[in-house]
Amino acid sequence: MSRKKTPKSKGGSAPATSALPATHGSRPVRPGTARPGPDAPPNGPPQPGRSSLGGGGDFYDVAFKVMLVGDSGVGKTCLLVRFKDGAFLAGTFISTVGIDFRNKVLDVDGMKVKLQIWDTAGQERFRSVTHAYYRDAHGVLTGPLPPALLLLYDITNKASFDSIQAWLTEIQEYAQHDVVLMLLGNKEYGLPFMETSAKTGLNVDLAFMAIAKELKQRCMKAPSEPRFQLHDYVKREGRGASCCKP
Ligand SMILES: Nc1nc2c(ncn2[C@@H]2O[C@H](COP(=O)(O)OP(=O)(O)OP(=O)(O)O)[C@@H](O)[C@H]2O)c(=O)[nH]1
Ligand SMILES: [Mg+2]
Repeated sequence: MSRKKTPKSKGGSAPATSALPATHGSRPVRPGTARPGPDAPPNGPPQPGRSSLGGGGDFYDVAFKVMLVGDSGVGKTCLLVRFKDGAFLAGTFISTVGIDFRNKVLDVDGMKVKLQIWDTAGQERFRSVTHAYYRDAHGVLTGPLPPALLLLYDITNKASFDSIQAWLTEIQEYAQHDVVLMLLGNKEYGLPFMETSAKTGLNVDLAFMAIAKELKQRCMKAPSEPRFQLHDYVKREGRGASCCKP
């Protein structure tokens, strides 16, 4: 996906739609599309066990929809590009307009699972577009299940974290009650990072062990000894941990 400002679906050959809200405001916007076009899953539930030919030549057994939601700027588009293309969209922030999608086929326990991932616009003025997709109001997201939701916030932006409650209220109102939902904290401070739970014990021992190792090595390391790599250790040992270098 390029960061060009020309209207172009990243999901394939879907046309830009005139149903999208007009673009206003000073921030550059990344045009999206409200229709899946020929790359969309076939109408009706897919038939598991039978290979299908999706758009772009991807064979799959079953197709599901996923929606990325969250405040503007939390990194929804970047996360999708990272997942789809393995690249990071650095540079100027180009806000998504309306909604857009990309497909990716995964091998899940020997079955080809196609995810059609819808990248929504976080800006408030596009919220009504997003609402329609929670329950597939346009009938374009056919398949066996309603879209699963990935709700993102930016761990470096408190406001985006504070918005989670409002997003959950909205999801409760517009999505199915049993929707598959996951919360993702995106971005990084360039520090070793892990989530801990005093309740379950998640990563508690690891956090103190990692710090102890780092302190010990700073204090006692012989010049010939290799340096303890705190980032690598946390990444390797942690559950839900990461080492994110800027
Ligand atoms: N450092 C860092 N920057 C990120 C990360 N993810 C996204 N960004 C930056 O954050 C800005 C916003 O990213 P986008 O993915 O366009 O945000 P978005 O959630 O799609 O925003 P909207 O389309 O307006 O809803 C861009 O400048 C990205 O380069 C990340 O994991 N780390
Ligand atoms: Mg975006």
